[in-house]
Amino acid sequence: MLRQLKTATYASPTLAIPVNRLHRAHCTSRRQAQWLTRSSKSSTDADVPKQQQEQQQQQPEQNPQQQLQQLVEPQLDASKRRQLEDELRDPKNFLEYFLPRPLRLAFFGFSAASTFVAALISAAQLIQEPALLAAATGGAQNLVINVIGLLVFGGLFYADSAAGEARVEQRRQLRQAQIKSGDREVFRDEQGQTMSRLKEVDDDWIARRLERWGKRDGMPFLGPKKAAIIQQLLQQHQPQLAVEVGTMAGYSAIKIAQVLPPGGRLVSIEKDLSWLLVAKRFLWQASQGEANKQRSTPLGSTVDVWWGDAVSKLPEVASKYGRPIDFLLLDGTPKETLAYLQAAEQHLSPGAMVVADNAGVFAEGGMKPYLQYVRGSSSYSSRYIATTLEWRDDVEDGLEVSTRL
Ligand SMILES: C[S@@+](CC[C@H](N)C(=O)[O-])C[C@H]1O[C@@H](n2cnc3c(N)ncnc32)[C@H](O)[C@@H]1O
Repeated sequence: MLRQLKTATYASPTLAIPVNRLHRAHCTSRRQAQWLTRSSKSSTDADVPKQQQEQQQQQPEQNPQQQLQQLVEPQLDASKRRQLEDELRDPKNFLEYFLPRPLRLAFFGFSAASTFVAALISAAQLIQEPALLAAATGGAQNLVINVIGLLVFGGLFYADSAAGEARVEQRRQLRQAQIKSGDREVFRDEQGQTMSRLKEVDDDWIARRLERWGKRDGMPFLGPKKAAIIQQLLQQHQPQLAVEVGTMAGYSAIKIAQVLPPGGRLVSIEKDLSWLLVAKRFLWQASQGEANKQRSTPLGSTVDVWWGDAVSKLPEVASKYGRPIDFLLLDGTPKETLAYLQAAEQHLSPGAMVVADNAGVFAEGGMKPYLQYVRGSSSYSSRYIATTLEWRDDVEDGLEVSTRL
């Protein structure tokens, strides 16, 4: 299975993506899961430049968004962030576990101080008795050994304390990057000190995480712009049974599930087992947190992920749920889009909304038969919502939104 993940490629609208990046993404996520267990950890004003702290104290009426804008520095690039994530982990090697930094510094400092004193004593002896200079042992030899000891222990003390400070600074930068990305929140404690803490993992957290992954590796997730359009459509349409073709990592499933009406369900169909497993994991994570406990049904429980080819699975959905499909998102293989619609067509409710992704970039390619069909059919009223390709503001794309008449 791992080999399959490493060698498979996914043909995205813009490029072929080696799915071995998926494996890397797993690792990042595991690391982040470690953070979760530390999510109650708060950080202090040290994260916040002093000048900014003063500004905040002078303007207590600022809203959290304004505060946050003031706190963040330019966003770290992905590799720097990954490096910093690594820095957050436990001590790096056996020595660091065995002898923590404060003990090491005490040892190096004490050794440097004692060799310094010993070097002074040796030098004083030589001044008092210059004849010792010629002696084979003691005298000059003691002085040389103590000076070398001083240099070695002094050097170790300096290097270790500098490494400690660098690590503290890296953690501070990481916290600022987390504030900027929205994973960390800024608050004032009871004493009025500005603090920050990691937010709980919930659906928004996982969606942001998938967006970062998508942006970094050009993954063909819907992306925030199209997801916002679809959420708006769903809020107007209020479907009880929604279906999507193409789960991938579960990004669009999370976005859809977030706005389903009470009692609404989403069936997400994915033919690739590797992606199905990835999506199930993210959907589980997206169901955590306080916000999910407040829901009548946790987000993950409103989504059923089905494994199989959508063309054969779509006709089964309506009978399985005992009702027609109210909303259908087609985001699988572009050239199969018409086949998906035709497989579901008999099971759409009157007024059902069908949304097809990539109706812009593939308008003259794989999506052409689909677009001709919905635009030319008297069974549909169809319109095109223009936007841009996920992660690319310079590439035009759009959603074809068709209503079953
Ligand atoms: C563009 S991605 C979906 C992205 C996802 N909707 C999102 O926004 O996060 C396309 C996915 O559709 C799946 N897929 C392609 N053809 C399919 C089919 N015939 N049946 C089910 N899934 C299919 C692919 O394996 C891939 O994971």
